[in-house]
Amino acid sequence: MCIQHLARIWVQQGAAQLALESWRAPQGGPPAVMSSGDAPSSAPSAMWVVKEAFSSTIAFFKAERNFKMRWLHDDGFVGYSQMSSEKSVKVVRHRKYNKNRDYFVNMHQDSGTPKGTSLHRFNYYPEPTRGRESSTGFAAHRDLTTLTLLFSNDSEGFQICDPSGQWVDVPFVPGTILLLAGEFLHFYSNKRFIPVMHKVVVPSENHPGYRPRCSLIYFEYADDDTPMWPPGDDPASPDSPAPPSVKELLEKRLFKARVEGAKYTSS
Ligand SMILES: O=C(O)CCC(=O)C(=O)O
Ligand SMILES: [Fe+2]
Repeated sequence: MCIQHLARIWVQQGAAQLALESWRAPQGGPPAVMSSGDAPSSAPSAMWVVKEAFSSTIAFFKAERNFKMRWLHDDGFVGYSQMSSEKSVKVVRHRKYNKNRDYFVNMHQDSGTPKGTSLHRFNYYPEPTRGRESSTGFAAHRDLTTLTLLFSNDSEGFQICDPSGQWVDVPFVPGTILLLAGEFLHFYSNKRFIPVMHKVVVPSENHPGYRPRCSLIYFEYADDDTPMWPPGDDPASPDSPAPPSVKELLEKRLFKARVEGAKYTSS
């Protein structure tokens, strides 16, 4: 069975809505890709506004206990709530560890702390494509994460590759967050969850209703030293040496993206 896991969370009220409002504020365009973590400048800048939005989002996940979830492909994955505070990645049932629920949670101890790699990113795709139908805004990839939470404004362009290999648009639905399964989840769920291949297409300026895309993304990674897959489960070869750690593989991907001059940073 090949199901790519993409879910949508319906946000009720709270800071996440605030974040959605805040990120409409920047004018003139922050860099196309940025990460949080810099010190704020003396005057509030567009970047600072965006970072405020990130904080609001994190606060939301720490505080909110009642957001609704509905899975587009429902096979019983309970999901994720209060993610940084209680590190509650519930459910993942690896065949070797299914008797110990804490096993998976324990691999996310650094999440939400300065030591952790989990990060927010604000992506902004300001320029419409001129003279062509559309162009690539973010190249096709899968996230290395456990889970990725994707907020966006009311814009088109986010696409996932369905199991038959067709790219399909994921429509914007107000007040929702998309939840994507990442590669780490794939390996540690005994390959039950298929990481979603996704990309962003920037439509042409003539596209009806064109609006520049802004997305606010939370990438939840397992702790840096965690093996990317359970030792002995190497996807390429069962005989290969120890799996890379989450950090090693992430750095390798980032390096590759830079070397290739790709328009994206691998997540
Ligand atoms: O900006 C988006 O909507 C998606 C970007 C993305 O897939 C990523 O940053 O990993
Ligand atoms: Fe991504």
